[in-house]
Amino acid sequence: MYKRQSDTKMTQTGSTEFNKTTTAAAAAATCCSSDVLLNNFQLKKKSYRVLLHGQRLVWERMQRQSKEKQSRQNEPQKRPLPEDSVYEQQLAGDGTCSYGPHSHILHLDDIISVCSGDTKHESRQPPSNQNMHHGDGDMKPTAQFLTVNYAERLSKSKSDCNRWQLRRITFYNADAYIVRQWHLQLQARLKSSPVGGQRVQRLLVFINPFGGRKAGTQTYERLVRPLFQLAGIDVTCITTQRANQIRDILLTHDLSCYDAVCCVGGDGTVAEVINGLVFRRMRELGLDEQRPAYIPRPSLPVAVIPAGSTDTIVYSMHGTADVRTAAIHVLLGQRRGLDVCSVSNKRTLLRFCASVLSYGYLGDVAAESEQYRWMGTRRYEYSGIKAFINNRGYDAELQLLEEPTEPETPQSPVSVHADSASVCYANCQRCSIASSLQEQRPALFATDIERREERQLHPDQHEQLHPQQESQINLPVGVSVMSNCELQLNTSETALLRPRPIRPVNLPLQPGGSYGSNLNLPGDLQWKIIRGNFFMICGANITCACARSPNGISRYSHLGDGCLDLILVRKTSLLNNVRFLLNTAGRAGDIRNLPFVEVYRTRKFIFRTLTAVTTEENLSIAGSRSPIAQSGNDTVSSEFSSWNCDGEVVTDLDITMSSHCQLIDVFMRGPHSYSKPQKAGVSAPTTPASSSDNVYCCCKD
Ligand SMILES: Nc1ncnc2c1ncn2[C@@H]1O[C@H](COP(=O)(O)OP(=O)(O)OP(=O)(O)O)[C@@H](O)[C@H]1O
Repeated sequence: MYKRQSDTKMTQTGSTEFNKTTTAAAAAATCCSSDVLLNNFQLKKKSYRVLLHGQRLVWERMQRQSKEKQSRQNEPQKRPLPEDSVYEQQLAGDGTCSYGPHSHILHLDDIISVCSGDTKHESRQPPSNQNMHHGDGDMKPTAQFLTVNYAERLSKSKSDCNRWQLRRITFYNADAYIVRQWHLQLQARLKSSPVGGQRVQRLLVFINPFGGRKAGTQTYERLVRPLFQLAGIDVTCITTQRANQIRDILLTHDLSCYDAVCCVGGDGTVAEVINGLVFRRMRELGLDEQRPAYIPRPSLPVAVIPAGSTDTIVYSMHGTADVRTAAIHVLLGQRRGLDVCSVSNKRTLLRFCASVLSYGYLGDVAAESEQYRWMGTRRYEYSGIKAFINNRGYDAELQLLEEPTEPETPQSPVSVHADSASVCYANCQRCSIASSLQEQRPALFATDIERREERQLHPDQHEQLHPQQESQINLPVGVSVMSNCELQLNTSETALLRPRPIRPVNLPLQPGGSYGSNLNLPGDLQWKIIRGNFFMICGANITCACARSPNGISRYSHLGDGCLDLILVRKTSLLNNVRFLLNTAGRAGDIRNLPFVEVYRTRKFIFRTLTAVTTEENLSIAGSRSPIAQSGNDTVSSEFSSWNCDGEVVTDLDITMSSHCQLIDVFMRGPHSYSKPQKAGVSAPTTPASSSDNVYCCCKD
């Protein structure tokens, strides 16, 4: 029990404390019904007034009376706020709260942990090392120091605005009861906040000691483990002994005691985790792994710590491959759904792809570079040059259903649609709409169209559907959702869920080498058939950005909108190939401006080699039947390339790639766009793009 509450002000929103500036009703509407805690603390031997208000921790320097007068005379605009109203909220016209002009504001979503101690040093120890006697029960508290560990995003420049760093601030108060009260309040609010409830407590970590510069273990021990300790996460760590071991463990072991699975490695390691979790879920549900009726969502979220050669998945998620940033996002606990693509041949599902599936140039690089792994990251440069010079173009046919783009309307702002050119940032509106629809729609909804297509293609192989499923499938998508869930979909939403027509079984093929043909179908949707000779073909699930290509090969791909970008690079001249590579490497270039590059947004595409088109029997030259294909290039003929799937080699030549909207939850907020730091004297939150400052759409050009 608390013996004293001296100097502490616990008020209800709308009480006299705040009625000076706001009406009770307005305050309740704006600030929820949360308690307010207000005390004086010392920070680096200076007096500060500290306020815990809803989901915000605010502190501001207290100024002495004499200085106050002085500054009032000299700089009237820097007038200190009067006693007791320093942090009084001022209700802005738009309903948001603002604080004093020199306040430091920290959102609880950005707090990693709170610790108290008898000394400053003790209060900075991870929770497990702390002596608990000063915080619990009825014992007399002794701790006078309170340390708040939090994350802050650095916004240095356009190219460096996504790194996060760990910061801490230690408050001192001579009254240990006040310190205890603050400690308990902060912990309670952290736990009760929506993001706080998602924070990881028990984590299964896989370390790939083989990827990248073979520094996975050191990276984890030096940079990641101390952060996990600070957040009090209980970690079980497994260092892999061989390729595909992660997948095997995830498929067979009991995972009920973990909140999340974390991998320390490159894209191949992330892909192993995703494949392991999705195939595990399919087994749990008794689905046919070769031809599943639908693709289920795994229950465990995935954390990714980069320790590979390119780390495009992590870079696309956070806008940087900084290890600490990735670890901090795990601690903060905020999750977003990440699209995952299934890759199958005509007979079976092969594997899942999280970043890019690429044929031609990048496929050759993947196949070639495996032999030179001893070179480290240099192997990509060496194999890249070799594959570039040897590339004579590959004949192929692609079939796809292009996602429609809409004209701008009041209901569908340009940022959602007309916009094959919107960038996916934190709080992305396009992905949010896809996410909310994903949550509301029936489980079978995600795959009904695919099943319909499959049944057209293979009527004999397809099993009978339940009548209820049939009715869902036969209805147009928007109508089905409205009638089942009583949703009112606006134009933006219906466009994301637009029904797609069935792929015709016997497509009338155009003479070889044509640049593309459309099959007329009802409505504004058309199956497109494209044939040609290609330098490279890419199905990009995400931007595929990395340190060498900061915008990625597919700059406008979204992390969770259920679509993929099909990039076709025609074989032209060597010079044009160089132009293409330079465009992908720089920040300024846009490959879509190149006349020999075509980009299509779709949910699915089908690839065949032209040889396979003429010889249907020869559809799979070297099929990979196992869920995760073995590395190694079995394709002997230079007429064909291989597929590069998340850095691993797949050798099948009849490939279908389908996107599954937000199939996996990952710890991320998404990259941020650069905004110039505000001028001195203007109050700005320490973490401007905190999850809860969800006040703007980041879908910008
Ligand atoms: N102990 C191990 N020994 C050998 N191979 C391993 C081991 N653990 C994992 N692997 C395999 O190593 C391969 C490469 O790993 P990873 O993709 O993480 O690194 P990378 O290729 O250097 O990085 P990136 O894919 O980002 O370029 C993966 O296919 C993975 O299955």
